[in-house]
Amino acid sequence: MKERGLLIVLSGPSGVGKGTVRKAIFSQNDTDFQYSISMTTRKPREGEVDGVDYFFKSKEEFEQLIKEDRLLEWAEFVGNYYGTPIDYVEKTLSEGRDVFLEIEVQGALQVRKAFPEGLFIFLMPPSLSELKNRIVTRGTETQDIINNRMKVAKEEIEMMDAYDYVVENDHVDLACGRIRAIVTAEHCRRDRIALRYKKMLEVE
Ligand SMILES: Nc1nc2c(ncn2[C@@H]2O[C@H](COP(=O)(O)OP(=O)(O)O)[C@@H](O)[C@H]2O)c(=O)[nH]1
Ligand SMILES: Nc1ncnc2c1ncn2[C@@H]1O[C@H](COP(=O)(O)OP(=O)(O)O)[C@@H](O)[C@H]1O
Repeated sequence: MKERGLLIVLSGPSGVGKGTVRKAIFSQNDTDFQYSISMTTRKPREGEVDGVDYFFKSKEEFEQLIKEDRLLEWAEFVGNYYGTPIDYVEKTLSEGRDVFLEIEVQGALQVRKAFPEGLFIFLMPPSLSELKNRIVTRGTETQDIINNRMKVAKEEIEMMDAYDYVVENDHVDLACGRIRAIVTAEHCRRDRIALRYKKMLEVE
């Protein structure tokens, strides 16, 4: 049987730069983990493509997926549903490939329960004022949504304890480098590879 891949979860408060860091990681040619495209009921933003950025669904379609247990996790975030299709994650892990999720904090906590052996990374803003600055300069949200997201962000930062690693997103390139280093280190952990080497010694 093939060794299962590693489930990598990147989470953190809205506006910290999860999407930006994730895109930067996947723009590097030597990235060998697979991005799991999420489903959402949020309307596409300008330039977003269905099946690339998200699978865009109606509320009814999304609720049907929940009913059919087709999501590994899901959350309602600032008025919209977001969720991870379970089939892709299971299939990819069973092929021995690593899967990368970029999701908000409520969803990450659900994944932790289902996959305690996953690798959970919390992306941290340099400061709260810088976080607000990023949400404002992105310019995709109204003032009401910004205030709501800041309130949620403070609660989210308090959930940092549930993660294995905390990465500061001061500069995108530095944050990417830290995440890649963490994944590399995780693959070298003795408890993860002990079984493989035991098998190797039995064969030889
Ligand atoms: N729980 C969960 N959160 C998700 C999923 N996909 C995206 N998100 C998170 O939903 C939040 C809102 O995403 P989005 O509307 O694209 O805005 P932005 O990431 O803040 O620009 C972000 O924190 C995403 O990381 C998912 O499948 N499950
Ligand atoms: N390291 C960084 N330094 C400065 N700005 C950043 C950095 N990372 C992300 N940003 C900016 O912050 C805003 C929010 O980033 P985004 O990736 O949409 O966050 P999230 O996916 O966590 O909600 C964007 O305008 C993005 O360009």
